[in-house]
Amino acid sequence: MAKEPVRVLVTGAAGQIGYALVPMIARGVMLGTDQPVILHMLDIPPAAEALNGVKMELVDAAFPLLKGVVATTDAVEACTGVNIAVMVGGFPRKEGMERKDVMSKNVSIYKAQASALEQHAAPNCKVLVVANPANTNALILKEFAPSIPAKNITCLTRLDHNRALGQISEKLNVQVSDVKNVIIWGNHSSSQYPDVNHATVNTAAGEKPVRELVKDDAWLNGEFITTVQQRGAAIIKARKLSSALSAASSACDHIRDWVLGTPEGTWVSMGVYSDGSYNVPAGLIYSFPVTCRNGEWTIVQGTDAILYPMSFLSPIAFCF
Ligand SMILES: NC(=O)c1ccc[n+]([C@@H]2O[C@H](COP(=O)([O-])OP(=O)(O)OC[C@H]3O[C@@H](n4cnc5c(N)ncnc54)[C@H](O)[C@@H]3O)[C@@H](O)[C@H]2O)c1
Ligand SMILES: O=C(O)C[C@H](O)C(=O)O
Repeated sequence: MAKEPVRVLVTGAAGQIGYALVPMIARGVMLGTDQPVILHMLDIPPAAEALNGVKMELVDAAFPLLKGVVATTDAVEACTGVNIAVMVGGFPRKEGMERKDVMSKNVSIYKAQASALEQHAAPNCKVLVVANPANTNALILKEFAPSIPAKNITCLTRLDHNRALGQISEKLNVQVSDVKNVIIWGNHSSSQYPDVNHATVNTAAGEKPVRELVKDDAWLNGEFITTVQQRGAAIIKARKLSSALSAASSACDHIRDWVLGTPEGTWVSMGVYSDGSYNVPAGLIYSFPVTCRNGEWTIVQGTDAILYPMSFLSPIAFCF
């Protein structure tokens, strides 16, 4: 029997991430190729015409899984009945800015949209905040939507996680799908700590630690870390626009693994509320290694056996 459609909200859907993301969702990249979807797209009135254009293109693409499209500038209409909310709406930083520099503009959006989601989304709606500063916006949403369970509010650090996998795969000249279990600790900002101390590569001789294969601690402790931390800025410098296709693809990865589960023996990085694990103050939205089963994430414990620089775990460092 055909599955019931899942309603997926994308805010900022007329923007560049939205334009990359909605066809991925409509093709089943996010929720599976047997899962029908109804897309809810929200943007602001100045972008209404562009949003309507995106809707027209979705119709023209004749996606078999796409069972309906709501395109609106009304937050209540957009949020009504949604099972998944991908919060992309907001302003990107420009070259030379840090992500915290868009905070004053973007945080107020998350205050305002929290109550629309809280009051109108489906029960147990899963929320992914993408807009920057992502951890802070997610924290604001959590504070202003207290009836949404905190475990349902997350932010995107999967892009950083995927960037780390990509750097290791390039360095070792191996398939990226053979590299796993990197960790992004902290914040989606240049203060994050990309950690390869538990990462492995699947080789003909079995799973081998990344450190053993790379044989270059200076690179792993230096250039690798700064490349991942600064990748967003490097993309902006090159494109004059911030990352979009990789952000959209990583958002699909984040939701897919959360809903459908992580593969056995694999963890991923998600910005989730801290339960005090690893001495991260409880209640903060912080990126940890997690596994997912039955639609719930669980923080992987015991990955702190190898020391990482404590500065990355200081509350000041991961707040912005
Ligand atoms: N967490 C991550 O890994 C990650 C990666 C890439 C980009 N980002 C962030 O995602 C956000 C979007 O990036 P983009 O490149 O798509 O930007 P964009 O400017 O192309 O699109 C943003 C869209 O949001 C809309 N918008 C503004 N205010 C809104 C509101 N109140 N409600 C609904 N929509 C609203 C705009 O009209 C625009 O269409 C930025 O904050 C960017 O920094 C995060
Ligand atoms: O760097 C940015 O401002 C956009 C995004 O957060 C990214 O990491 O690509």
